[in-house]
Amino acid sequence: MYLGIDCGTQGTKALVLDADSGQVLGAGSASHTLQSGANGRREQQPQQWLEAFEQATRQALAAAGVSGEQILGIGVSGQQHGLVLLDEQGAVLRPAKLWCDTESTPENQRLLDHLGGEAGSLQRLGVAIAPGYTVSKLLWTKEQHPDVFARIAHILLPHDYLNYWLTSRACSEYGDASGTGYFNVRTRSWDRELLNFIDSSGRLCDALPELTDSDQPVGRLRPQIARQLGLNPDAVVASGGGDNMMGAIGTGNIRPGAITMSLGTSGTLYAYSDQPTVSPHAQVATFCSSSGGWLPLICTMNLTNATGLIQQLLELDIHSFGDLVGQSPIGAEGLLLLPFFNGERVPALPRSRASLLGMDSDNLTRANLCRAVVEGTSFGLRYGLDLLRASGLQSQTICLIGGAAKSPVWRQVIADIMGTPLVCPQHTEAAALGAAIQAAWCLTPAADRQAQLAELCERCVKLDASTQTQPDPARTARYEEVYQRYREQVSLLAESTPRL
Ligand SMILES: Nc1ncnc2c1ncn2[C@@H]1O[C@H](COP(=O)(O)OP(=O)(O)O)[C@@H](O)[C@H]1O
Ligand SMILES: O=C(CO)[C@@H](O)[C@H](O)COP(=O)(O)O
Repeated sequence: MYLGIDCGTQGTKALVLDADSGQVLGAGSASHTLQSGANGRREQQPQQWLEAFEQATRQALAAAGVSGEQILGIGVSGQQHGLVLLDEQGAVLRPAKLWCDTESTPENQRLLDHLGGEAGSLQRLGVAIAPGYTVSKLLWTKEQHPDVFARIAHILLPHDYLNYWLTSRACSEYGDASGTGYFNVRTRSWDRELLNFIDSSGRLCDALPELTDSDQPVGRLRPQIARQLGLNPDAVVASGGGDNMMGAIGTGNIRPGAITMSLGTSGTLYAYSDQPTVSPHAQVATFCSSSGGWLPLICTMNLTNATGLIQQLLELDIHSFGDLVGQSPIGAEGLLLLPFFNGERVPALPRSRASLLGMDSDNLTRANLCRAVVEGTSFGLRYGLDLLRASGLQSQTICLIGGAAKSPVWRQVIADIMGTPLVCPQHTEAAALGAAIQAAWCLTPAADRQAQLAELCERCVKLDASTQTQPDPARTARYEEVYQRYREQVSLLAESTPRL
């Protein structure tokens, strides 16, 4: 039995996998809260992730009817890019700034200028550093919290921190490290010079975690944590990884030809590549995968966080929200919602805010508002799909995961806007599943590592035929007109937003 954990933005998900039969035996979850500021601040207390980890794990074990003693391995997936700072004693120094934080956008721009703009960054790191990446948060901390900066002993990503809590070992694997902005995705090594540019004393380099391969264990559970969580003290903790890298494993996206799309707090879209072929489009992030290759990826910052805002405003539960979306026609009778509530990474509008266009005295209805936010957020993913395809990554179908993949109405909107058939896996919490699969992989005896992972994915990743959704050509054509309107508005916003 293997335990897979995914520490996402809105919550932690846990599941118990029987890797012999490929069955998920039980699952659990616990929510997180977000600390937000109008200046773009998005932070979370790492302590809350630990509490959610424990709660979700206990639920998953109880639902599976499995004793914690039976768990042989644990894999941890986590939201990418977040900055967790620890002191010498391993205590958290301040709340973690998250992937969706745009407060440090000016610092990102300064670092990008230092690298020679997007082209310079692509050439040097293989990725163009973008708002939300970890590196700008370090510069921000240095300038806004010099007292905290002076005490930094460990710089970790969210899933690295959870692994540290579980094992006492500070290390990082290539997939999640790719999103830091101080990691070279071609050579799979830290860019120490960039950290020394932020602080020339070398302290930041000393605080870097050790790099490890994705199929390697981090260590065994600390006895105290094993007791606290009711888990087998001999259980091995796998390297884990970023939630998108674990989602790739959890959808079997470990060889070229597949595209996974995630409808979580963020919207993401990614495809495995066996070469570090860096896209000329700066918004395509050629991160390393956690399965030995690379994972060119697009991320939009506004997805279910944006739909959640409208849902809350109209005081709807998730199902009534979906019903209302279904009652409004394509194009929401002229309402267009640009969902950039906290700026956006793709399209690159980090300083924008959301807007609602085309209101008249007839079309401002609850149903149209619900559809407009679903369409607006989905257009961001269409924008990303076009970029991914322009980078040579093709696929005839999309594997859809994440919380909102459970919604039939959203599935149809996505299939129609993308003009592509889609299907969900049986476990749409694919990042947690991928983490459990990775834990099983890490414990298989050394042999052909890629073949072993492929075998595990074949056994554990199953598609749910009932979710298969075909695009309708007439609807796709109608969406195309609305999408072009979205594109025009995005261009206007890009022109009108002042450079930092
Ligand atoms: N049945 C459902 N229909 C539509 N949306 C759903 C459903 N269940 C969950 N969601 C959406 O999924 C979101 C959480 O997605 P999730 O992938 O767990 O996010 P994260 O990993 O970023 O925390 C919820 O906020 C909700 O908007
Ligand atoms: O920033 C990115 C990817 O670059 C996000 O995809 C985060 O990894 C957060 O993921 P979710 O909480 O939406 O799963």
